[in-house]
Amino acid sequence: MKVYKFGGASVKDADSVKNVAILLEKVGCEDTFMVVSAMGKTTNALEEVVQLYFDEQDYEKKIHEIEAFHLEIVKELFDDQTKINQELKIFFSDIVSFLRRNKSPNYSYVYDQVVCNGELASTRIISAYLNQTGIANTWLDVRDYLKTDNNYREGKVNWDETEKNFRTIESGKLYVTQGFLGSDENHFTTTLGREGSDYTAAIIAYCLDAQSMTIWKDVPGVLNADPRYFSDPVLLNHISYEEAIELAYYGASVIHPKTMQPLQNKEIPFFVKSFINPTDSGTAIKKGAPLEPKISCFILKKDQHLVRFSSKDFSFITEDKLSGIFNQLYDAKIKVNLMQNSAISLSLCVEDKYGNLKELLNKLDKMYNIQHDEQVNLYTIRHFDEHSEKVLPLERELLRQTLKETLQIVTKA
Ligand SMILES: Nc1ncnc2c1ncn2[C@@H]1O[C@H](COP(=O)(O)OP(=O)(O)O)[C@@H](O)[C@H]1O
Ligand SMILES: N[C@@H](CC(=O)OP(=O)(O)O)C(=O)O
Repeated sequence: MKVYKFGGASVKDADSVKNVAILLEKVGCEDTFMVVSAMGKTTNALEEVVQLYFDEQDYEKKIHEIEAFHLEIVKELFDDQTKINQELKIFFSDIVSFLRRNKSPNYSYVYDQVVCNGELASTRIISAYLNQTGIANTWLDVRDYLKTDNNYREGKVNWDETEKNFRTIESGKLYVTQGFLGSDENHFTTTLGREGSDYTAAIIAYCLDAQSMTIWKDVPGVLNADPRYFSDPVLLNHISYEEAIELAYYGASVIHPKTMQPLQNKEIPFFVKSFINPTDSGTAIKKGAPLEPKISCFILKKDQHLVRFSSKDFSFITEDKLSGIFNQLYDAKIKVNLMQNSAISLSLCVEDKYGNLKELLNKLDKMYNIQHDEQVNLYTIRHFDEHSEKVLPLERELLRQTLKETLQIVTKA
């Protein structure tokens, strides 16, 4: 079986959905598992609903806007919209009734029960549209198959259960299912972390022993730099699993960092291709040389924080202090993207995804002198040489670190 993943950009409006059908006709879709994300920026909009709900503001209006966005797409896609409209109305009225009767103060639990509707709605529309155009397919609720623990917003996969469930899938057909979602042992919805649909596709590819996995993107493949921030990026034809893990880890957001591990474990070839030119070769990620062509790769992570802890009494920052700081960062789910330490100081470049860094620094302020630079950029160059650094706009350099093949520089944005 093959696994295809279509992200939000590839299904952002009616024309994009029509393009998915054309793409499937071109490249073939028998014996295929399709994993689809929410349409366009729907997940962000549903996140706003959750925030409005917890802020006790008018969340219903926002839900109606999201519903209207989907109904507008449906209007352009279907000759007879009655059935699909009814299904969508149920999804969206279910969110309203869930929030009205919810008593749980657990933000992450509520988040998952609400945000999942983006993927549920998109896959309903796409599955029905493909059937209408003669591409027969079966819609599956991925939550019946992909099992996780109850760590809402960052569900950890129960591999044994998940693999057992996917083994019941009959081969030969085309299936359409949701990325990003799973369910816990009580069948409450969980999500795998933002942008987790690539990871879903990899989990499914692993469980089905897929022959390959392809993610369809708005770029020709993996480039040596993010085209939003760097000019004239070059297409990478081949990347090894190890190199792809490194690139994703340092922030090449074209691939979710968790994606590679399941694929590498079973050596499943992974392709990143353009949904605009689907017959182009794109990038192949598989066993072999690290990078072809072998050139420097540039990664920019924006909105980072540079925090420098130094001891108040000139005592060393050793294992006990380091583990104290890291335990607190772990509990607050704050990701460290770079660390550098000396005898009496520790510098960290971190991402404040959940907005709780300030609270943590207030606690640590009693023990350390803390210097905090907000809104810094973290540049990473893999396979750097003496020329590659010249590409970066390094007006105010705050910190640099060189590993064997990787140069990282933090600058004031
Ligand atoms: N090295 C890179 N190569 C290609 N695209 C990159 C790279 N780094 C970042 N990107 C960005 O990733 C985007 C595609 O990923 P994403 O928006 O997450 O797709 P989707 O939502 O469809 O899964 C591209 O439009 C591009 O801006
Ligand atoms: N819709 C989810 C999951 C996802 O992976 O989406 P995308 O494939 O569009 O990045 C999100 O936006 O986080």
